[in-house]
Amino acid sequence: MEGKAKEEAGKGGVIDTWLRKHRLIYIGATRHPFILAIRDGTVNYSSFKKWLGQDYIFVREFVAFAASVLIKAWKESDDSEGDTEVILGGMAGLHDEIAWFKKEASKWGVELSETVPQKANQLYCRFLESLMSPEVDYTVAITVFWAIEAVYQESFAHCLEPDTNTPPELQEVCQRWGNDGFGQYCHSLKKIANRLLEKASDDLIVGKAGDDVLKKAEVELIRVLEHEVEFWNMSRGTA
Ligand SMILES: Cc1ncc(CO)c(N)n1
Repeated sequence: MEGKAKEEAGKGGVIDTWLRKHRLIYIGATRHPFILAIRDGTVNYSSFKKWLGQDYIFVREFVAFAASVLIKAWKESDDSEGDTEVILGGMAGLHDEIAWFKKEASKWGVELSETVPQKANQLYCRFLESLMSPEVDYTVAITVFWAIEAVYQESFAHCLEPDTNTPPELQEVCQRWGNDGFGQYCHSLKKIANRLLEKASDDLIVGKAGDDVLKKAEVELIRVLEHEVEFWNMSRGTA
């Protein structure tokens, strides 16, 4: 590693550099009023139920996206780094998550079979679908994958910090994404993304095709954050 990539790795990697650069939108996605309302106990339960039904639809789409990332990892990396295991572990988590959504929906009286995706959800799912294409680079896809998981991890972990008023009946929801194991999984995804982004940055220095990949990864990362904000807005009923 050398030049720009080395510099960035020294500061914590390409991703942290981008998060500093796009800090406001990152805060917007991870400290959204919907999350802050859970955290201070003022959440409106009809918003919560709306989020639950919509997120179930999103997660089903996300499973397909995860499968596409797994295929890219298998094709594009020699897997000496164990990328496919990390992604497969994430998919096992999604399998549990779907069962959990069904259980939670029946607990809250949300009828999943009658839930229709709202506009923000449709747009987010369409965005994911566009990234499932084999033309999309593994580096771009894994950066997006990390970002989607990391927003939930950061958001819900915030509700579990000491001195918060998260209602007891929502603690389990927050645990789902806010627990340490999920945090470590996100860290593993971030390491993979940083490794590939730094490689793309090195390729740039030696005049290969890294530039597009780096630019596209940054653009799509910002799009994820925007979609996440819209998703929370939709749940709160402000979109
Ligand atoms: C909208 C949304 N973003 C991220 C996640 C994390 O998996 C999720 N379940 N839903």
